[in-house]
Formats: sequence, structure tokens, C-alpha cells
Amino acid sequence: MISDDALAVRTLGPCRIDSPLAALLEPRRTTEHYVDEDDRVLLDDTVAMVAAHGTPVDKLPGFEPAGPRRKIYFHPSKVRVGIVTCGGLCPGLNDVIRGLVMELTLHYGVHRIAGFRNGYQGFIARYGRQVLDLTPDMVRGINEDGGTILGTSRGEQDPDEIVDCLEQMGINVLFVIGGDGTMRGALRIADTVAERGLKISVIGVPKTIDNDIPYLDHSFGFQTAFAKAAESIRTAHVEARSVPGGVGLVRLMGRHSGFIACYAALANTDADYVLIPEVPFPLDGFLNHLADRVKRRGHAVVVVAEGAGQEHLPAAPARYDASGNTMLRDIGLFLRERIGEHFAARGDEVYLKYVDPSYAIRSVPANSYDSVYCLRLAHTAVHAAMAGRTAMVVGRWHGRFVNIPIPLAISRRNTVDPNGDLWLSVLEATGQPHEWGA
Ligand SMILES: Nc1ncnc2c1ncn2[C@@H]1O[C@H](COP(=O)(O)OP(=O)(O)OP(=O)(O)O)[C@@H](O)[C@H]1O
Ligand SMILES: O=P(O)(O)OC[C@H]1O[C@](O)(CO)[C@@H](O)[C@@H]1O
Ligand SMILES: [Mg+2]
Repeated sequence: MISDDALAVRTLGPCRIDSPLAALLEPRRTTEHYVDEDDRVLLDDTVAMVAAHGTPVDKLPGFEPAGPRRKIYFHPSKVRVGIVTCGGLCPGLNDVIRGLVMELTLHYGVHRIAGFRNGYQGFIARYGRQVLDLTPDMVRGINEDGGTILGTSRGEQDPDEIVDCLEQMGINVLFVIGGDGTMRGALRIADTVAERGLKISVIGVPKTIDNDIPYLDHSFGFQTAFAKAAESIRTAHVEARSVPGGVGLVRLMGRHSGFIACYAALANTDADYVLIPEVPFPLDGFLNHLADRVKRRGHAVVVVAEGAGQEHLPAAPARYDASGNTMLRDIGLFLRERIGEHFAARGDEVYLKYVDPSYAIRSVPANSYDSVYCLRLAHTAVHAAMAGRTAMVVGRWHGRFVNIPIPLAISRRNTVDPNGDLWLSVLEATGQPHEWGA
């Protein structure tokens, strides 16, 4: 059960300034397509889940709705804003940067926007990263390119040094675009700001192609990434079905969550097996099943998420990246080897075609759907910041834009539920066993 405290968004203080967007809000009070600022977006959305709380409707847990407020905290002409992108690349980073700059400038009249280069390094003097002045001219058309015009980095930086930099530059609002690690860093920045008694709003826009941040319908960039990944599955399928004993093996990103593998596999239903970190599989059971299928049907396509089946790889000392994330060993190459050996031991013919799109699924520009989503998240983030919200991320939950406290957004990881309807769809579409034989 999530408490009201855990759902409460921190604020810097009362909103006393008339918002330049106030006039747009009046007709929206009564439509079902807009959630008023005094309302809440329910956390739960089934009758059984709601009933399980056993509380009156107005006591049900809910998120603060996102969107413009009638009164705001910051005076637009006095505000100086910072934007930073951290962690791995993700389609749509440039769309978010562009959306933030356009909304701040054109709708709130904020004209001082600093782009910090290469993630949290951008705040630390010894890296010598130049700060960019972001203007509408500067961000025009950047959404047509993948990556981020600000650059990114991994590796921890001292929150005190970051806040020193924010203070020295007179930054009042910091937009942080990144994954779970980035949001942990953002929370430390917001806490350091609070300890020093400063009034700096820290607002996150969560990005992850892995879709592993909870309390979001999905993260931006995810749809573009899995659409790109689906092309690799199509390639593997065309190759595999063209030769006798064809096996197409596709390795996809997804460290701890198999969403990319599941959605890419469902996009064209060419996959016969989807292996994800959340659903362990016995190696021999899988290899036997695969060999039997290829014998019976002539070919097969296997999609494996990078975090799947790590327990089958030979033991090796753990390795970590600069941010402390475990560096996984390559399950794709391992399976390629083992499939070859297994078929050979059975005397079965096999032509294995290995496809690893790797970074190609995340370095591309956002598709139109993600571009729209990024723009709307950017608008939402600006509204929250101008209303003095802090230590929160923006997201969409059950179709509604909401403000989510960072501690909640990093409290757990979003993973594919082996008992949920997504995995059921994968089982239905692939026909792979729900329980493997020995
Ligand atoms: N617990 C933490 N406290 C403070 N900063 C952190 C923490 N974890 C990560 N960071 C910082 O956040 C930045 C990005 O983290 P990380 O490399 O883990 O990527 P991420 O944001 O999780 O994105 P992704 O996982 O999608 O690549 C790095 O500078 C990292 O040092
Ligand atoms: O090589 P890098 O930049 O560390 O990123 C790899 C990781 O990034 C992710 O795409 C998450 O952003 C993971 O799926 C993957 O393991
Ligand atoms: Mg991460």
C-alpha cells in the first residue's frame, strides 16, 4: 500500500503569481479529458483494487495531476533554467530538450536557459565543459537527430559540487533527463538544495528504452526502440526460413527488464521463443525444445534480452560501469555457441544467423508517436517547475499526465510480470512453453 506521504509532491512554497497560461484553463475544469489541479489521478484502476482499500473515494491513493496551474511560484522574467541529459542514449532526448526550451520561452517568457554538457560532469569545474545558451533558434530541428545535443555521461558526481554550480550560476530550475540512476542523482541534488535552504526546483523527465521505471504507462523512446528492434527480428526470420535448419537468434537490450524483447516480438509475431530476465529458463529444456521445433518446422527465431539466462554463463568476477551498473555477460554469443554444439551433438542440421542490433535501437531519432509523447512530457515538466514543484518526475499513468515524487519513481524497477497479461500475450504469440521440460 502506497501512503499519501509517498504520493505527495514536494513544493518550494506557495504559488502567488498569475500564470500566463491561466486563461487557457477555465474551460477545462469540467471536461473528462482534463484533470483539474485540485483533483487526483487514481493509482488503482480496477474495481477490485479500489475496493481492497476499503476507504471512501476521496481517501483513495492518487497522483497529483500534471498540467499548468492558475498561479505559479516563479516569476518568469526572473527565472534561470538548467537542462541536463545523463545515462545511456534514448530516442527522444532532443525532442524533450526542444520541448522544454520552446515551452519555457514561448509560453512562460523564460529566456535564460543553460544546457549543461555531458551529464552531471557538466556542473563540475574540473571537466571544463562549456555551458550552452539554449534558445528556440538553437533547438530548431534537433528532434530530427538521434542522441542529445547536450551529450551525456555515466559516473557519479558530488551533489555538493553540483549545487555549488547551480548557486553560482543563479539557476532556479533544473530539468534532469535520464534513467533510474539519473533520478537517484537528481534526488540527491534536490535534497542538498533543501539542506542549504535554497529554492531550486529539480524536475526529472524519465528516459529509458528498457521501460524499467515504475508508475509510467511506458517511458519515452521505448516505442521507437522496440519498433527498431522488431526490424532485426524480421531480418532474422527471413534469413532463418530461407535455409534448412535455419535458426535466427536476436539479442536485444534490456538489462533487467524484458519489455523491448516482448514488444518487439509481438510487433510481427515472427519469434518462436522470447527469453527475458524475469522468466528463467532451463538451458537444456530450451535447447531440446528448439531442436525439436527446427526438426519439425524447418526453422525457428529466438529473441533473447541481454539480461536473460545470466545464470547459465560461466562464473566470472562481477564488472561494473562508471555508474555502478553491473556489466552483463553476453548471453547472445553464449547461446549462439551452445545452440551450435547442441544441434551438432544431436546430428541435426543448423544454420544459425545471429543478429544483434545493439545501439542501433537507441541512437535513432524518435518516431512520431514518441515525438508527441516527449513534447507533452516536456510541457508537463515546465508546468510543474513553474509551479514550484521539486524532487519529482513527470509521467503518464493510465493515460493521464501526472507528477510523481522521485523517491516513488526509484522505489522499485518496472519488470515484465510473468503472471501478467503481457507475458501471456508473448506465450500466445510464440507458442513457446509456459513451463519447460528438462
Ligand atoms: N545512487 C546514485 N546517486 C547519485 N547519482 C547517481 C546514482 N546512481 C547513478 N547516479 C548518476 O546518474 C548518472 C546516470 O546514471 P546511470 O549511468 O546509471 O544511467 P541511468 O540514468 O540509470 O540511465 P540508463 O540506465 O537508462 O542508462 C550518472 O552520472 C550516475 O553517476
Ligand atoms: O553501453 P552502455 O551505454 O553502458 O549502455 C548499455 C545499457 O543501456 C541500456 O540501454 C539502458 O539504457 C541497457 O539496456 C543496456 O544494458
Ligand atoms: Mg539505469
